Parts: sequence; structure tokens; C-alpha cells
Amino acid sequence: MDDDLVAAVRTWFPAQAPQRIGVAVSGGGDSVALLDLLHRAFAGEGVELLAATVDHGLRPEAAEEARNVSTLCEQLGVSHTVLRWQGWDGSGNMQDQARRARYTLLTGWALDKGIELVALGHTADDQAETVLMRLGRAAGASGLAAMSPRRTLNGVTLVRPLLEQTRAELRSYLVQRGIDWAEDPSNVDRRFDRIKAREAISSLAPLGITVASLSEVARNMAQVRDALDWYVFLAARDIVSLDAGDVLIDLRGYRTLPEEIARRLLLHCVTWVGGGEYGPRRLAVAEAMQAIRHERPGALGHCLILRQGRSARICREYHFVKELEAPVSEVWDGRWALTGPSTPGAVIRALGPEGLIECLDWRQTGRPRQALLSSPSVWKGERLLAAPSAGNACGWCARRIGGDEEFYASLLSH
Ligand SMILES: Nc1ncnc2c1ncn2[C@@H]1O[C@H](COP(=O)(O)OP(=O)(O)OP(=O)(O)O)[C@@H](O)[C@H]1O
Repeated sequence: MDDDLVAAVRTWFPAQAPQRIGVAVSGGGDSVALLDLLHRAFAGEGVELLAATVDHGLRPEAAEEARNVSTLCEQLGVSHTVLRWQGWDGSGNMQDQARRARYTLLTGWALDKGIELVALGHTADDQAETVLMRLGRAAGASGLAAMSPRRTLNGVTLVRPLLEQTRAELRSYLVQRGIDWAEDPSNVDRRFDRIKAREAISSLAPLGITVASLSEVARNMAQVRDALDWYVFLAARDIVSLDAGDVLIDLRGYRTLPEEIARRLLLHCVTWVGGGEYGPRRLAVAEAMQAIRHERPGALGHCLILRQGRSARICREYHFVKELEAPVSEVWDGRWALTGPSTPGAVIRALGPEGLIECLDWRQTGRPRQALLSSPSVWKGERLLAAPSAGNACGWCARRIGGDEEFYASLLSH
């Protein structure tokens, strides 16, 4: 049974193991088991295993738990780093902020150490709880697909090799191995939805709703999501074109798409143009879809939807970028890189109405005024030097990070 678990964990990684693998160890049972399992799975393969613990500075016991992880790592010959978070300012949702900070710290650590893959200890129980919580929010296929076994964040691949193991199995593994772990007190705190979900699952068994069945729902929904994404990809190839960082959707083609494909395509378009960490709400998406179908202008996810001939044009809304400024050597609005003649002190800003007035040929570009207002332009103080999208390049070139092909490719990246 022990060896089966080791072999099962090994299957989540490429046959040709990477040189280094990172492991995020909180000190709780799941991630301690993960550390030991990975250590055994890669013994003799010449893989360097590195562990990290984030101390959020929120619980007095956290420092000691981190020390216990250090001791275990020492016994296993694994190098261990403690990453400290001092970020919470007492406002907002502390759990959510701590979680985001944890991922930022872990991926930053991985990049620093040249680690491509970081393993996390989420289990089948975590997956089942996530599915149940998302049911409570009336999630669709993507939400119910819950956590992916593998995803990329900030250029680092996060892997969840324990997603098919239960918490109980891992606890009994640790007991057999004589390895101790810390019990997080928030694991019994009923204020948290996750704990409520955990308790609910235990009483849903008479209906056949269990950790196993909910995890299977997640796997089924991941397949549904992937299938839908494939058809969104085909539709995008057919009816979407890109222009200067904006998206053009053919209106006739859009009207004939099934509702769910149309919804997903629109979401992808506004995420690609507007960035945005949180997707827009369902109601707002439905309203924007209606606007497109009836050829009315609309707004969604920090983007404008304009009618342009037989297409809907999705562009960045000026209001959301008018204060943004970056040196020309940096990325602007999370998506634009500008290159041109060396000009010390030059910055990138949205073109805005003052800039557009100076671009005498902007109409010849065929781009609408509202789209050009939010386009990237080069300034020195109050002087406009270049506006590549508005027909005023002056030796400058604006390139969207990832290129246009990424628009299509990222539809299939799950
Ligand atoms: N303080 C920590 N230091 C290092 N790794 C951690 C820490 N907390 C959590 N992790 C990693 O994340 C895994 C899941 O833990 P937990 O469910 O508490 O995390 P989470 O980030 O809240 O999960 P989710 O991604 O669902 O929000 C752990 O098994 C471990 O690999």
C-alpha cells in the first residue's frame, strides 16, 4: 500500500524528471505526507527536492511549525526555506489575502531557485469541499471542475499529486511511517465555509454524496470544460479577428453560437483585452451578450463593446487606464511592450483625448475614437512623442505581450 502511494505520486511528474522539484509544506498532515512521498518517489533519480514554508505571521504557533518542517527536511536531506509574509494591513478578507500572498511568495521562491515545478498537498477531500462550496454559488462547468491537477502561475507549474488521495489515507500513511504533523486550529473553525463543507459531506453519505463522488464530479466537469473550450476555440478561429490589441467578433457568426459557447467566447475576449483577476459576474455577461446580439454598445470587465460595421469591437475602456503610467522599458497595462528610439525619461500612457487631437491621421487607421483613447502612446512630460495605433508611430512599435496567437492558444491551455 505504501509503495503504491509512492508510485501513484510519481505518475504526476514527467518520466524524465526535472532537475529540481519544489514542495510547499505548511506542516499539516497533507503536505508533510507529500514531502515524504516525493522524497521516496524520486530517491535515486538525481532530483533535487527543495521545500518552502510560508509563515504568515498570523498564528503564534506558525514559527514553531515551520521549525518542525525544517527538522524533518534536515532528516530527509531536503533544503528548506521559510518565507515570511508581513503584508496584512487589517483590511479586506484576510484569508483571501494570505492565500494570494502565499502563492506569490511560493512562485517567487521557485523562480529564484530555478524550480519549474512546485508540488502542493491538496487532497481529494479538498477537491470535494471545493465542489460543494461552488455548488452553493451555482457554479457552471468550469467552477465545478474545481482545482486542476496542474496549472501555471507566474511562470511556475503547480502540481497537485495528492488530488486523488484522501486525507484519512495520508494520515494513516504518516502514522505507519512514524512521522508527526501539526494540526491547524482553523481546521475546526466553523466560521470558515470549507469547514462547514467538510462537516456537510460527512452527513450527505446516505445520498451517495461523498468525497469520492464529488471528486468524480470535478473530473467529469473538467472534461466538459475542456470540450467546451475546444468548440470556443473553433468558433474563435472562425469569427474573431484581432486588431491593435482589440478583439473583433463577427456579429452574424456570434448570433448563431449556442448560448454557452457565446458566453465563454465573450468572457475570453474581455479577459484578453481587459486583464482582470476576477471574471465579470454572470448577470453582467448576460447583459453584454444581449447588447452584442442586438448590436447595441455595451461594457464588460473594464472593456467597451462597440459596434463597428458587421463586427462588435471589444477594446479597453479609457477610464480604467487613464492614470496608468510606466517607463518605456516596462510593460504597460499588463499587456503592451513598446520599442522605439532611445529616449531617456519617456513614459507610456493611454493616448487620451489630448493625445488623439495631435494624431491628424487617426481616422485613416479605421479604428474608432473610443478604442484609440485607451491605446498605448509614448510621452515625455506633456509632449506626445508617438501613438503607434493612431497612425502616429514616429519610429515606435507597440507589441502585445504574447502576440495575437496567444489569444487562440490560451483557449486550450487548461
Ligand atoms: N503556510 C504554508 N506554507 C507552505 N505551503 C502551504 C502553506 N499553506 C498551504 N500550503 C500548501 O497548499 C496546500 C493546500 O493547503 P490549503 O488547503 O490550506 O491551501 P490553500 O492555498 O488555502 O488552498 P486553495 O488553493 O484551495 O485555496 C498544502 O498542502 C501545501 O502544499
